[in-house]
Amino acid sequence: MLKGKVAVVSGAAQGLGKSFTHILLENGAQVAMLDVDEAGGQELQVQLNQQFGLERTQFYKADVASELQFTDVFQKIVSKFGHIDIFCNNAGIVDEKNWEKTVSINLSGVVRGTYLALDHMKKQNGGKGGIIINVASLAGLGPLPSAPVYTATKFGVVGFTRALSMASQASGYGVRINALCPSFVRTSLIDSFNQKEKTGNFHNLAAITQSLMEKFPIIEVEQVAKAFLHLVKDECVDGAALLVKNTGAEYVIFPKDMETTPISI
Ligand SMILES: NC(=O)C1=CN([C@@H]2O[C@H](COP(=O)(O)OP(=O)(O)OC[C@H]3O[C@@H](n4cnc5c(N)ncnc54)[C@H](O)[C@@H]3O)[C@@H](O)[C@H]2O)C=CC1
Ligand SMILES: CCCCCC(=O)/C=C/C=C\C/C=C\C/C=C\CCCC(=O)O
Repeated sequence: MLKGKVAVVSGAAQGLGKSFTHILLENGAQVAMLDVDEAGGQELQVQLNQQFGLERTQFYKADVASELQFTDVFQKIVSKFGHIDIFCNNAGIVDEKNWEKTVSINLSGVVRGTYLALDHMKKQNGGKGGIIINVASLAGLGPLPSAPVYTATKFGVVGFTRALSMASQASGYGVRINALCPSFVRTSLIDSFNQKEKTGNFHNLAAITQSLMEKFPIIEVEQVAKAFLHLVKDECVDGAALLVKNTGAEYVIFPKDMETTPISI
């Protein structure tokens, strides 16, 4: 049970973020939902208030790409709930045309959210510790050719999470930091692969994405939410990347020694 725990989920108005919010509420936590989609977020809050009671959920409008908005909302959340135990950096987009925006949201937004949460949670600052979950992707472990910048941001999220987890352990912050790496999930995001305005110069590669979807069949948000909950609850897991596929969830084993091929120079 997560009774008494306070969670923050970015990109919570729909898709995976909505399913994470739901499973956290089902398990007793209070959830601050953050999203740029004000109408969607407000509507979801009304639904969740009816289902779980008032005071369990609060929606906040903020763009994770904006230092000002993210910091402001973070402070409002701490003022309302008193503390934060669980922080999920989930907001993400596919936009290969406006690739700087993709980097700002998918990578800079995750770094920003993680540092805000870490500063609040770490024991050196009087915090109680906690857990940060960064939503990467299977595309953070292997390339998605129709979305190279999206792929780069997700590799970045996995690398950042692993390095910062080691830093947290070495410094005794008391904060666990893990990455969640789903394969294709049935949300509005996967429609991007068929939209020229999202894949830009790589639109001609839609057939490759299609064949990857055959190799990694689309899964439902509820399955990813169960894996998310596992990361929240298992206090032994830190610095992990949890892959979620149609066959189940599995921790990625990163090689200790890189496999290389020597060349003569
Ligand atoms: N759907 C999929 O196949 C997979 C998705 N993911 C990742 O899961 C995360 C969630 O994606 P989905 O739920 O599928 O997408 P979605 O498009 O259904 O939901 C994303 C949510 O993030 C919000 N958002 C977008 N930009 C934002 C910003 N700048 N600030 C705050 N909120 C913002 C949107 O308004 C939306 O509510 C993303 O990081 C995505 O990369 C990872 C692997 C597979
Ligand atoms: C444009 C569609 C957006 C899809 C969102 C998303 O993040 C989905 C990713 C799903 C799969 C990623 C695709 C390919 C990964 C390639 C190889 C993985 C190999 C891993 C391994 O076994 O080494």
